[in-house]
Amino acid sequence: MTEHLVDPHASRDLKAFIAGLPKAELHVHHVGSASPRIVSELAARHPDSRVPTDPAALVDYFTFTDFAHFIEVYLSVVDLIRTPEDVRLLTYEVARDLARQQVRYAELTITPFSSTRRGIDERAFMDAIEDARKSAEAEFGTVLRWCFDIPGEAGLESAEETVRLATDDRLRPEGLVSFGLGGPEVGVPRPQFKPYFDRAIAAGLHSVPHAGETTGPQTVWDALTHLRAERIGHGTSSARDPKLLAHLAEHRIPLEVCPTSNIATRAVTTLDEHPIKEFVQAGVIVTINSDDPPMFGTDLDNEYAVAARLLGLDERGLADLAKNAVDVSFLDPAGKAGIKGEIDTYTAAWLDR
Ligand SMILES: O=C(O)c1cccc(C(=O)CC[C@H]2O[C@@H](n3cnc4c(=O)[nH]cnc43)[C@H](O)[C@@H]2O)c1
Ligand SMILES: [Zn+2]
Repeated sequence: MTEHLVDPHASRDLKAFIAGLPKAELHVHHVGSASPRIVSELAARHPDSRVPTDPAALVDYFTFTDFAHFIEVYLSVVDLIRTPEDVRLLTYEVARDLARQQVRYAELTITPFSSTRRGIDERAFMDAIEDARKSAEAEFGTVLRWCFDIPGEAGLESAEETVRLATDDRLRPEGLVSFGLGGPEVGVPRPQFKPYFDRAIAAGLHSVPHAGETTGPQTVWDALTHLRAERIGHGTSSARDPKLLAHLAEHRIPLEVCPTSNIATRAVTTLDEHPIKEFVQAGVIVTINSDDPPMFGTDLDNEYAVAARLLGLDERGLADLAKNAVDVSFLDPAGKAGIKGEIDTYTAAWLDR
């Protein structure tokens, strides 16, 4: 985890505005959101793990040389999640951290294959995440929904298991709204997953694969044409293809932008080189997300501060970004109207203070 990448350029006022701004987060991973406290607590339970038990030592442990190294570290944290209680604790604590940032709604990406293949019973896994989701909504007021994603590098076996868990009415959790594809993109072509996305979409789930994070624009095209993506995770390389940018803008297909993630995994070299401004200038809808916040030394508030700097946004611009995420989420219309009303009320009061 690189030192908290707090954007030093954001003004104190804007940071204060962001801290109180009601938000929605659409691209944030379950295990990747485990706080240093949770990770160190779980590592202490499993001395055989190579994950440090000292939160301070995690800073170096969460510093990545490249995307493959990030996945290697990510999986070492996955290995710490060994019981349904671990799953419940993690999920509830992630919701607490989201609520602290005024996140009213989040679509949390979960990789059930990675847990069931490590021996967690599938029914117990579903019960654990649903129990945490209902507790978090009751106690924090934060509404969680699930995205189940295929860890693509694990191949078609993982795709079959993931779509079975997502579409079997005896197992499918009430909070499940979307179906994704994560993990390394290099050597994992998207078209092979078409049959599994077809089954998920037929079951009423929304398609939101990662694409264009560590590979070129063709991966984004493939996600659109073969996987019928409604949103694209990252889509960073889209900036290299003007026709793709125009297509995303024309068909109002949002990019789930995770600026600090792209720096931490070396997908983008520096924040000033991040293509988010090109996306906005091309008319593409962007949402701001933290991806794996503790691993990347960031949080959603910091990602909004980064976006404010890169896009030159004031309070109204930040409020519009927050409303973008609500608009393109899979929350029900009444829920969307409620959060957008909160955003407008908060912003008006802030500007009138
Ligand atoms: O669980 C396994 O057995 C397994 C075997 C082979 C490969 C994998 C994975 O690649 C798991 C990747 C895991 O990473 C999640 N994730 C979190 N952040 C990102 C990101 O920015 N880009 C791509 N993937 C990401 C993803 O949801 C997967 O669960 C697992
Ligand atoms: Zn991601």
